[in-house]
Formats: sequence, structure tokens, C-alpha cells
Amino acid sequence: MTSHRLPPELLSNSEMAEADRLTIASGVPGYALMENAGAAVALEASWLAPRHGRIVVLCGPGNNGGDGFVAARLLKARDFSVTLGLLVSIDALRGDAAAAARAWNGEITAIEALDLDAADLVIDALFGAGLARDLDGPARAAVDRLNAFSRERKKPVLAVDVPSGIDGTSGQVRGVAVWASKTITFFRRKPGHLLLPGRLHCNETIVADIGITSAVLDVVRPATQANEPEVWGGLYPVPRIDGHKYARGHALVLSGDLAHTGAARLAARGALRAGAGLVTIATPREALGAHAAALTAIMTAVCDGPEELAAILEDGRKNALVLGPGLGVGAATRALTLSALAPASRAKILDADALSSFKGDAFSLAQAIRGSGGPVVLTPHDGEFARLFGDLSADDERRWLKSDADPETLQKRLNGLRSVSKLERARAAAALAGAIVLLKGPDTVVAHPDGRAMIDDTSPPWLATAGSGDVLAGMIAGLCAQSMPPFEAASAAVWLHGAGARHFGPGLVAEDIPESLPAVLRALFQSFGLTFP
Ligand SMILES: NC(=O)C1=CN([C@@H]2O[C@H](COP(=O)(O)OP(=O)(O)OC[C@H]3O[C@@H](n4cnc5c(N)ncnc54)[C@H](OP(=O)(O)O)[C@@H]3O)[C@@H](O)[C@H]2O)[C@@H](O)CC1
Ligand SMILES: Nc1ncnc2c1ncn2[C@@H]1O[C@H](COP(=O)(O)OP(=O)(O)O)[C@@H](O)[C@H]1O
Ligand SMILES: [K+]
Repeated sequence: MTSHRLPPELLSNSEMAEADRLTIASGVPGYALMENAGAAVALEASWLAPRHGRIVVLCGPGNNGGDGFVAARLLKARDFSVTLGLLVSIDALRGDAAAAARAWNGEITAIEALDLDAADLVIDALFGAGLARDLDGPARAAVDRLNAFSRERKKPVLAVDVPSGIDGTSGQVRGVAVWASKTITFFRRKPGHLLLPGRLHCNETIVADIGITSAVLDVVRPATQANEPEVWGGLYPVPRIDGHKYARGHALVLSGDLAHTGAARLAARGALRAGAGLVTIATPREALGAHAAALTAIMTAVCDGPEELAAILEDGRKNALVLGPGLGVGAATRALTLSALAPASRAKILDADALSSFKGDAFSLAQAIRGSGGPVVLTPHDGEFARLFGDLSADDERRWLKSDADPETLQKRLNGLRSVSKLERARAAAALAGAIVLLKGPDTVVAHPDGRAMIDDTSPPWLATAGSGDVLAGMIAGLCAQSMPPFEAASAAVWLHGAGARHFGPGLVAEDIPESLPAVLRALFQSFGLTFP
């Protein structure tokens, strides 16, 4: 797991290179950054290895390897028994890495000739931010050997910056990747430390200060952040002393037929617990009795189709809408969704069947979203995402290419939809649809059409239980109803959803999530400095 209370900004490899360049331009030599990075690695290693223990450092051809040379030198000076393996010939090293290698006063062994078996700790300094292609040949063999060592010997592996083979920007494995027991990165984390499978390869990630100041962030302006309350806390709709329920909005949740009413109740309960002043379930008449028997604080209205929905929505006080859970996939849900997207300023959260009903026709959905005025949040899991965006055909592309963006931008977005990176997929979908896209999973990404994105790594695996997504959709609506801006509302809902599940613990079922929110909200409000009677 990634340790918390780390700075939220996440820098891609190229943003990190820019931070590096700006720091060097401000007068800090690159070699000083490498010395600091190597010193941080050595300090961490000195805690992971036994006193005077045997440490093997695997160095690659670039600056990641340079960090390894520095760490090796400092650990040797502290009386560890250090062996260093280099993937390439020493003549291949350049710049700061070559300088770090010159300062190393021990032997350099070819990696394939190294004996790993006796090591108490291995430092992986093969590849970091400069990984440019899939690992093969000797690089792949080195990673395979290292993984076999840690699997068989159960000894720790400390990765420098990222586990070698993990793409820091996407979190994807490039051919093969090191399984680390701890990862130490510098200045700020990268998306790949949070996204899967990268996060699993990192195990625990820590961040070391190496002398890059946060002032560079004003220039780099990273677009991606870790989903933490400090990012959206300032916009959280804390109940006001002079508030009343009508000032806290009215969320509307559409229900499925008599056989599918539970999803709407889960979403409605999520909206209510997230603080919406009023919540109504709009239900087919045949299911009214089922809801009425099960609900108390939540109200009901009858809605048997798009016309009735349009009539209900004439009430502008209903300022947030959830549509999709339990509705069924097909023409009826499609018609309801299009009716819900009629121009109005309310927030619309489209989930589950509302998304699947537009299978292969993201184009029509996006047209309706763009005409709908108010904010729209799409909350697909991977399967729903693939159904909606996965198989856009060349014809669809041509239709898209006639839309408002220039062809090059659209083509880029279409490529983004097929990217292996979950972050890029969500970003591309948000830009294409003109909606906030919340792509669910253990590494939920929330992407705004303007390019901002949030990655969540706080949700426990027991959230993967039937109906938990319905609760999440309702919670987003509950926060939007209270006028929280939708991108922040979606992000906050993901966090609260995860925090509720953490608070409840294993064995959680979807019904438990809303009920664990009071404790989570109390702690959150306390962290904002609020006191309670
Ligand atoms: N950011 C900062 O502020 C600071 C960063 N620091 C450190 O610098 C690291 C980044 O260094 P970096 O840019 O030199 O890249 P790095 O990961 O060492 O690899 C590049 C080399 O690998 C090669 N290569 C690439 N892919 C390959 C493949 N599949 N198979 C085989 N070879 C492959 C590539 O060769 P080429 O592509 O040119 O053929 C090139 O030779 C960063 O992770 C951090 O540890 C610190 O020192 C302090 C400040
Ligand atoms: N392995 C996991 N770890 C953490 N959260 C998960 C994991 N798998 C799924 N989730 C979360 O659980 C929820 C499931 O939502 P969804 O797939 O829509 O389920 P349902 O349709 O049953 O409501 C989402 O919030 C998702 O992010
Ligand atoms: K590494």
C-alpha cells in the first residue's frame, strides 16, 4: 500500500524531467540531486538490511543506475558489505551517472556474473523514469533473476524511483517488472505508483526530498493528483449553522422495475447519508409498493417513462439525478437517459445500465451530454467502459471527426480511449464525452474534460461487492445536490466510499457503506478543524 499523507501531486515521467530541468536551471547541479537521491536510498537500505549485512546493488545504464552507484558508495562507507552489478559496460555511462560510477571505489561486476543468493537486500537501480521500451535480453534476464531471488529467498528488494520495468506514467509493466518490497521515489510520486499493476509492484512507496522545491510545481502544473481530502476539502459542503434542508439540495434516483428496486434504494441511501437535504426515488408504478414498504426518510414519485420523467424534472429544485442502477439495458433506458439529459443545470450521474444502453454508440450519448447544460458524471467500471467506448468503429471515428474539435485532437482522444493506461483512457473519454468520467476499480480514476485527473488508492478490496457502485453513484449525487463542484464531488465520494469501507472492515456489504459514513464524516470534519458538541 502507498503510505498516506504524501504530497498529492503526481508527476508523469516528462513532468518530472521538467521539474528536474527547472531545478538545475535554478542553480542546483544535477549531480547534487543524484547525490541526494542516492543518500536517501542508502538511508532506507540501511534500515532494511541487518547491520554489516550483504547488499547487492543492480545498476542500469542511466541516472537510475547513477543513484545506485551513490547509494552503494555510501553504504560501503557505513560498513555494509556491498556488491555492485552493472547491466552495461562502464564506458556506456554518461553524465552524472558516469560521475557517480567514478566516485564508486569498489568492484564492478557484470550482472549475469553476480551471485545474488547470499544477499540480505537487493537494491534495484536498473531503470527508472527513462524506461523507453519493453525489457528484453539481458535487462529482462536481470529482472527475472531478481524476482526469482526475492520469491525464493524472501529477502527485501528496494526499488529506486520505480520497480524496473514499471512505466511511471502509466503503471504498466513493460515486458517484465521487478516485484519490490519497498519503493523510494523522489520529490513527488508518479501515477504509476498508484495505478495497477504498478502499485502492486511497488508495494510500499515512500517519497524522499532531494532538493527540488515545490515552487517548480507552479510551472510544471501537474494535471494528476492522488485523491486525498486536502485536494477537495476546501470545496466540501460542510453543513452550515444557518442552513436548512432545502439549501442542501434534492437528489432524484430512478428505479428499475419490480424485480430490480434494490439498486435505486442503495443509491438513494448513499445520497441521503452524503448529505442531500431531500432524496426521492422515481419508480415505475408497479414497484411503488415495494419501495414504500422499504423506505422512510426517502420519498417516492411515480415515473413510468420519459414523459413522466420530464414532468418530474420540471421541478428545478431537484438538482442532482442518478440514472442507471437496476434500470435494465435497452431502448427504454436509452430513452430515459436522453430525457434526463434535456437541457437543465442539474448534475446528472449516469451509471451502469444507462451507460451499457449506449453500447457502441458513445457518439449519441456524447451529443446529448454536450447539449444538456449541467454537469454530467459517467461512472463506468472497466466492462461498462469497454462497452461504451471500446469498439468505436472507423465510421464512428469519421462522425466524431466532424464534431467541434480538430481532427488531430479527436484522433488523439480516440487513441487515448484504447490506451493501456487507465489514466489516459479516462482522460480521453472525458474529453470525448464532455463529461466527468469516473473509471472504477482498485485504482479508480476521476477525469475532467479539461485534463485534470485524480487517482484513488484508498479503497479496500472488500468494496468489490454487489451494489457498492450504486451507493457510490448516489453519494456523488448527494454531494452535487449540495452544490459541490462535480469533479470534486465525484472525487470526494470515491474517497468517502473507500473510507466507509475501511472503517467497516472486511465482510462489508453495500448496505453497510452509507451506514459507515457518519463516523467517516465526523473524522473528516474534525480534520477540517470543526468541533462537535
Ligand atoms: N527526476 C529527478 O529529478 C531525478 C532523477 N534521478 C534518477 O534518474 C532516473 C532517470 O534517469 P534517466 O532519465 O537517465 O533514465 P533511466 O531510467 O536511468 O534509464 C535510461 C537508460 O535506460 C535505457 N533504456 C530505456 N529503456 C530500456 C529498455 N527497455 N531496455 C534497455 N535499456 C533501456 C536508455 O537507453 P536508450 O533508450 O537511450 O537506448 C537509457 O540508457 C530517475 O528514475 C531517478 O532514479 C536522480 O538521479 C535525481 C534527480
Ligand atoms: N479490488 C478492488 N479494490 C477496491 N475497490 C474496488 C475493487 N474492485 C471494485 N472496487 C470498487 O467497488 C465498486 C464496485 O462498483 P460496481 O462495479 O459498479 O459494482 P455494482 O454494479 O455491483 O454496484 C466501485 O466503487 C469500485 O471502484
Ligand atoms: K528502479
